[in-house]
Amino acid sequence: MPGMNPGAKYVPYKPLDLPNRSWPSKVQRTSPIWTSVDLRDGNQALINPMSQEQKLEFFKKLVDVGFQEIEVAFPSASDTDFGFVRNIIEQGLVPDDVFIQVLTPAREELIRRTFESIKGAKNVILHMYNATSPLFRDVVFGNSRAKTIDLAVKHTKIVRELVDEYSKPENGGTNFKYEYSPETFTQTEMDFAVEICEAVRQTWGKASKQEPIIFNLPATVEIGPPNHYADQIEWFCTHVTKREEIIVSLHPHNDRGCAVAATELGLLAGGDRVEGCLLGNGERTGNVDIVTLALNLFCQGVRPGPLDLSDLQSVIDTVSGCNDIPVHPRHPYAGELVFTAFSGSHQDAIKKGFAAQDARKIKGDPSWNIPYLPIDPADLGMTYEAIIRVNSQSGKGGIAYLVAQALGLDLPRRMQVAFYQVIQQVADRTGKEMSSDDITRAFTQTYHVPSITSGRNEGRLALRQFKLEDDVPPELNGDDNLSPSSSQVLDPSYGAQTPRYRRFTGVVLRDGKPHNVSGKGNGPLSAILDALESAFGIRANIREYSEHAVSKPGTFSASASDPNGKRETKTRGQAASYVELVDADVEDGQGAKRAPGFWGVGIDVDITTSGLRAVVSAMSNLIQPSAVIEEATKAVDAAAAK
Ligand SMILES: CC(=O)SCCNC(=O)CCNC(=O)[C@H](O)C(C)(C)COP(=O)(O)OP(=O)(O)OC[C@H]1O[C@@H](n2cnc3c(N)ncnc32)[C@H](O)[C@@H]1OP(=O)(O)O
Ligand SMILES: CC(C)C(=O)C(=O)O
Ligand SMILES: [Mg+2]
Repeated sequence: MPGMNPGAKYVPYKPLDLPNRSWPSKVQRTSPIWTSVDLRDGNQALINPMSQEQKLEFFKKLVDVGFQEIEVAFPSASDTDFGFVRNIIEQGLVPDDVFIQVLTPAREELIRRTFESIKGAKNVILHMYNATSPLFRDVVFGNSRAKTIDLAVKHTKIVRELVDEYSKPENGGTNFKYEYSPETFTQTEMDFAVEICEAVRQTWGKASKQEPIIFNLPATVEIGPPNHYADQIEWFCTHVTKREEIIVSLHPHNDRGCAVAATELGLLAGGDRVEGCLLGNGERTGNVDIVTLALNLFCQGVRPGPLDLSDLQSVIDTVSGCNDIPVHPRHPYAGELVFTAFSGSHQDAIKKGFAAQDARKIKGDPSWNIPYLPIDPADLGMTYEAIIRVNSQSGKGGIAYLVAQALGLDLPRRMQVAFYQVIQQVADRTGKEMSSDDITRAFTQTYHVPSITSGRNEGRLALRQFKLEDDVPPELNGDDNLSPSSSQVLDPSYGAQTPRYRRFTGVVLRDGKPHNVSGKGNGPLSAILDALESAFGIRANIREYSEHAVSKPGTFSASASDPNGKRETKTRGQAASYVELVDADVEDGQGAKRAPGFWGVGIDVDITTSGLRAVVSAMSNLIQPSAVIEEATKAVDAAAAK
């Protein structure tokens, strides 16, 4: 390439002079007629064309999806294609409201064979083509313009006669439409394209508003930008006579990667109908992708006619299975990754978008407006699970979203940051993408939460039994037994001004060994902190505390031992408490520098118990910070090995 002059080799497309083109200011608000050519144009482009069984499976899916026009074969090409057409007719597999379409070249023996294939069908589109561009006239056929018209006219006459014959009740009474394609339309002089279509229409003779003739205008090879195709379509539509007796059909290929755009602009320019393939299979770079076109319309609020893509995965499975061609992970709408956000800022925006959407829904506004997601995956039968995936590019928002989805826990903002750091380190160590399950597992391990799905790491400390009793304030009984640390703690779970004290007694396991502990405080949390300090010599302060009702009942398993004799049922409402502890000695010695915090989570049907569990969970991490990442990584690795 370097040094080469492409201008000396490649001839650019010739722009049309269309000074008052109207398509650029139009907006598509209706659905075109959709025609699947998967079983013909798609099939002829496969390394191994489909077997009859595969064609049948594909045909059934096209019917399920709602196509009312299906080009089923090039019947004169092979026994497989011929036999397939016979089979679906004889087995009664073509619904009454579906037209099967069959393609034939303008060659008499092939036309006759094509008619034989459709005998007895209810509705048929007979589709004939011949190439019209100068290159094909000169090189392939050695025909002048006039001879090219003669070819089309002569064979349209044959089609006409055979249509009349096969329409007779004694011959099956088939209901026909005629479609003519000036193949290589986009490389054809526009005046000639109109001229040959006019000649075909005249020969056909029967076109009317009620029974229009179909002129299919293919970009057999995409040789120009989409605006050029639109200009050609508009030129054709405004120069052909009796436009109302014609269905203008678009048949774009994707050589320049612009087939979808070309079709969309071609529709603005006057197209009524689109021929294409599901997911864009077809000759070379493919036919235009009808899934993309239909869903582009759908998410502009336009129903794509009869097409129903609400089970997109089944469409993907059939198409990729029968064609033996995988769908690219980034294929519009259908790719495995197209609803997935890995990057932190995207995840954060999506999470906020869902929260705003929930708020809108409550007010009765169902509109979809989520950052980075132009369509609701649920409308395509997809779940939200894959939307947020976590790798080294991910941020706290996405991770918190996954925890909320999986466990119904709404982590406090600063805890999101702390857990994000855990996940980042685990992701670095394992070197892989963290699935939603991995994150749930890492979460329950790190914060010692007994989840039904991912089990529990009990932590270095575990609460076994406890009793909380009211105690008389010290100024009334002279009890100065409260330790300075716990009396300094503002117990957030208990009103600071409450004129009483709590006494906590219980059994706490440390590394599996039971210890009887007791302590006092101005609330349950400060009382247990006092007890832990007395028993193990660790002074800790609470920096942050919050709680909420768990929004996913049945997510957490019963605690190892219920201190108050209440066994949790799986579906009872549970409360989640979050505590951030700081080592009081470190905090005292830090001066202005902020001491590191250690988070813990407690879940219980009883809010006080969930707070106590959260303290024990945080304390477990505080007493051995180095174990936190190690254990989370081990849990993720162990699950991967299973
Ligand atoms: C753009 C498209 O997708 S068009 C559809 C293309 N699809 C296919 O070709 C798949 C099925 N085709 C086939 O199985 C075969 O090509 C057949 C059965 C149709 C014909 O096979 P053959 O008779 O062996 O001819 P072959 O395939 O070589 O076709 C070339 C001949 O057909 C002529 N021809 C090609 N297209 C057309 C046409 N639309 N109308 C009339 N004649 C045509 C060529 O000029 C050439 O004629 P020549 O032999 O006198 O030079
Ligand atoms: C047969 C015609 C319509 C065709 O497939 C094309 O030109 O691409
Ligand atoms: Mg084609």
